[in-house]
Amino acid sequence: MHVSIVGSGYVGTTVAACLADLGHEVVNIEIDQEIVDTINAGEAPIHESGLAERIAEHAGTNLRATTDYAAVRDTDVTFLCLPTPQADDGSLDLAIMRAGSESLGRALAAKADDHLVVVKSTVLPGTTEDVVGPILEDESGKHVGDGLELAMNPEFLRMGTAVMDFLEPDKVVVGATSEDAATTLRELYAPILSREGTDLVETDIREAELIKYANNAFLASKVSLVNELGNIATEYGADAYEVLAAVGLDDRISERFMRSGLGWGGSCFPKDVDALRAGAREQGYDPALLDAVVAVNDAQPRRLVDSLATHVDLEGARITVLGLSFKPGTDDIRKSRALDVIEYLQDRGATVVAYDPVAVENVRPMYPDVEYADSAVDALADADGAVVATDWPEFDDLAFDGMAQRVVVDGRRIDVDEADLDVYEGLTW
Ligand SMILES: NC(=O)C1=CN([C@@H]2O[C@H](COP(=O)(O)OP(=O)(O)OC[C@H]3O[C@@H](n4cnc5c(N)ncnc54)[C@H](O)[C@@H]3O)[C@@H](O)[C@H]2O)C=CC1
Ligand SMILES: O=C(O)[C@H]1O[C@H](OP(=O)(O)OP(=O)(O)OC[C@H]2O[C@@H](n3ccc(=O)[nH]c3=O)[C@H](O)[C@@H]2O)[C@H](O)[C@@H](O)[C@@H]1O
Repeated sequence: MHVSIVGSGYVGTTVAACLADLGHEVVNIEIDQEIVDTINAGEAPIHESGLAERIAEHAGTNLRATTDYAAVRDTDVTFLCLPTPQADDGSLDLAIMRAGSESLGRALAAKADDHLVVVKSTVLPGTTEDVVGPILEDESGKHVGDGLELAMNPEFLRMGTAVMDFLEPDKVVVGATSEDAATTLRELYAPILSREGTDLVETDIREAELIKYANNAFLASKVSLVNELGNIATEYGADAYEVLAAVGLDDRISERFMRSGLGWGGSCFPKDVDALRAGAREQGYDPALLDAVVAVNDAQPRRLVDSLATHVDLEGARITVLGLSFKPGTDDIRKSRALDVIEYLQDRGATVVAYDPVAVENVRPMYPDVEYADSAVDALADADGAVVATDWPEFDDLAFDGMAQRVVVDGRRIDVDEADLDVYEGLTW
């Protein structure tokens, strides 16, 4: 199938490379010329396992990128993978989605035969049919249901495992109002749907839009609950990880997403939970539980710094921050909890030295007054204390003997030989 993908970021690039790998003809429409050039050179513009080899294999044959929207005319289906960021008040900002839809509609005006537009970006219920659809109709002169089909196919990939999450998902959600649209997506996803363990969910467009937010809100709520339980466990001197490991044996709860600590960050949980809260309020409902989910999450970085402050006078102290990315396996620092920790430490007068295996260059311009080390051991040298903000595997079994004071407060539960330390404290255990 001939597929175009508007927006070549974490999702668009991953989807493009994987669909090309499945045998489709794929073109990425992307405004950032550097990304376009990188893909056409057969290289990956982002750090994701399994992505670079797929781009190298397919670029120039059945995968290419361009800044020219006219390329959509040579395709049958277009996926919109554009950013849907947070507005200042936390609500969903659709400005980019509107702009991309206008450009897409204008390009489709000159296309004679039918075309399917699939929203893959995370958008609130009603957006696809009440915002994207009308813009496409106005700009293309076509009508939904007559030459122009609409669908919504949310994405559930995670940073760091994006390629495998896309190729081996537990579900493919197709929201469509026409059988033609659903049929096209079933055909496009056939190789993925044929694997054991992947369910096809076919529903209307509004339900597909809400499934995505509900999925993220549920996961964020689960992490905030385990963090609340971890905070309580700490007060009782109990080990939350032992408690939650037992609780996770209940198959209604499961052992996954039970790691209490600094909480959730990333490019989506924060923005999607806030967008859902703002959207709910706009619809006249007060999301009290989701408000509490956010409040618990937002309190964790300060709890970590407060815990360190009970052992180290932070004024003038040299403090190591281990980990900057929002989670291991990615260089993405969007809404990383480590950034809050840095700010709280600096507010308390500490000098921060930070290390991360892949994310330092993304943080350096944002915090020029932080020192950046080339290794964890270098970052720990002469430090008066250290915090763990991201549980990179290389932080397990670290040597802490270069520290001036061997005090470590762990926000993520790495493997540590506590005998090596004067103080080792877990944020939630
Ligand atoms: N990052 C993730 O792990 C996931 C993100 N999502 C959702 O997917 C959507 C995209 O997210 P990401 O890929 O992370 O965003 P991103 O910011 O990584 O990539 C978006 C890309 O779109 C490009 N772009 C912006 N305006 C454009 C325009 N008018 N025309 C063409 N290209 C344009 C940007 O240059 C950028 O390369 C969002 O709605 C997000 O919530 C869903 C699942 C996972
Ligand atoms: O919409 C999105 O962008 C994506 O958001 C999340 O994926 P991602 O943000 O990449 O990362 P997760 O692995 O879900 O972790 C999210 C945050 O929760 C934290 N977390 C996760 C699990 C856990 O047990 N404890 C915990 O604190 C992580 O450190 C991270 O900050 C969802 O898992 C994806 O399904 C979704 O597609």
